[in-house]
Amino acid sequence: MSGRPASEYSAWKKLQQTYDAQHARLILKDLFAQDPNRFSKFSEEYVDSTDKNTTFLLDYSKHLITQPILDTLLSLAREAELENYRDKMFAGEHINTSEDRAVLHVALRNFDDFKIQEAGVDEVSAVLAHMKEFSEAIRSGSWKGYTGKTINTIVNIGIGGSDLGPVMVTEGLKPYAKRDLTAHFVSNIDGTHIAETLRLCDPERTLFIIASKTFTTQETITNAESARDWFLTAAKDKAHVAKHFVALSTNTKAVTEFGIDKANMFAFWDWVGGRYSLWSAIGLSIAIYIGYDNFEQLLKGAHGMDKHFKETPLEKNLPVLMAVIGIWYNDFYGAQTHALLPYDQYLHKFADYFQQGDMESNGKFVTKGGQRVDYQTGPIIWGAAGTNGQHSFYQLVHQGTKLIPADFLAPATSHNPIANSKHHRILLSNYFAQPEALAFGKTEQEVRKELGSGASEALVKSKVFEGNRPSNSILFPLMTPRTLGALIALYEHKIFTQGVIWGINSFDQMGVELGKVLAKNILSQLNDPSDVTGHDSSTTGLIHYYQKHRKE
Ligand SMILES: O=P(O)(O)OC[C@H]1O[C@@H](O)[C@H](O)[C@@H](O)[C@@H]1O
Repeated sequence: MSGRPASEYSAWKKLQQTYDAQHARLILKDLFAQDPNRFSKFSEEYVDSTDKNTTFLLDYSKHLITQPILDTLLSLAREAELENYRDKMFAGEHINTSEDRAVLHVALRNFDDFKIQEAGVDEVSAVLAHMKEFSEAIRSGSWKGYTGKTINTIVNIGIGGSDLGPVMVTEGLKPYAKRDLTAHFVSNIDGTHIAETLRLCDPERTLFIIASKTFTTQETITNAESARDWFLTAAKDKAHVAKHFVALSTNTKAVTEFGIDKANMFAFWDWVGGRYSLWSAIGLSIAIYIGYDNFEQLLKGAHGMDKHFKETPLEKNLPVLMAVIGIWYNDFYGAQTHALLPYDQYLHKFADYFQQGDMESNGKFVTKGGQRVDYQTGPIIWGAAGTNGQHSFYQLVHQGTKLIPADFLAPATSHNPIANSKHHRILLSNYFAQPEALAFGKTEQEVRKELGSGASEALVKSKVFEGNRPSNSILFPLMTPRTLGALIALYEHKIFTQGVIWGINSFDQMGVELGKVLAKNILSQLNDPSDVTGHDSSTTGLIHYYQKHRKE
């Protein structure tokens, strides 16, 4: 994050030379055959320093690396002053330079451990106490709606970071949920999203949580207004809004103007980036759904990983290892994407969550110093929960023409051990098999032997798996709030590390602005064809076609 282009570092140049000279010889089958200790050398068990039950294994042995390559990748991190920038982040320095802000999501889960100086940090525990009190009131039923009934449905209205984190974590930790409470999430401006959700709600028993850092986001405010109109159709009296609407925001003025009582606002601070905000008041839906104590465990799990990232030498620092290995593929092998493949149905939103986390953070083509980079930055993040992907896109991962590094994640124990864990054993057999198949493939010789003589050449070739496709495997005992917290923080710090090396600002999101501005202008031109001015012929043609065919 020094803003220096990564390609200027001597380690970068050395990596390029190493890639050119060695990549044809970096064959996983050979690397494993040459070193029986490869797994123990290239795997690491994480154990939370204050809770030994929060643990997972990271196996990074199925990567196209050798110890010297890994050493050079770590030298690259050192040359980019990773440790210095990491310490600056934890110290509250304004490393988000374009917005002149600190980056302190780590302060939200700190519990007075690290000393962090920044306005607002001393207010974190009071907001957590407010969240605890409020979530307990909803869960216990002491908070009543306008007709005296308890709340049985919460609707979080937010988008981007004010939606994806709460969605992913409430899904991820569903086994800990209060099952007589339903949580819905409305994000899209498409009226269908709010309309279909409201069909499932009873105005007397629904709490709307309006989640927006800025409280100006068009989608969220429009959805919130429609929810309020729907509520008032039943409740009639505006005074009842106070019992059914709360806000999570940094913008007190806009919240009170909307009609939400200041007492029902949960604050956070400009040093919490949207995509890093689930740890803040934005996590209120999580705290209500799984209970405050579990929410606190989630924060503690993340704090444990913060400590690991801050204090562990780079050689054993898991987010750093994942980051530098990612750079090896992204910048030297030319891999364009990175797949997140959790073998845990509860984590079915994990990839969606990190699409924003990673792509909004590191999808930047200029350095902090304003130079156009001459290398690739953030990868395209995608994925789905296993084994569904195996029956759809894995064909391309195994035999396509692209290199797709992937992370496989799984719990050793399922929350649903039905049929004596038969399902889970089958699931895990796939979790173990896929990285093995990707890495070691199936040779032509093996295929020939299997098919016997007489098989056509074309058939033989089509059944070959070249292998040598890299992956991480992450295995944890059970998906607990604390483990999920640690895993999310693991990826957050991986993203941070890569951003530092690429010299970009991982904490702004200028790239989302242009479309918003153009949409605002177009919105004012949608009524009449003669209003449509100032566009290219394609955009004009599309709007005219819409105007001809709409029925409103
Ligand atoms: O929480 P807010 O202010 O409504 O913002 C929601 C989202 O808005 C988007 O425009 C930003 O790109 C995201 O980073 C952000 O999370």
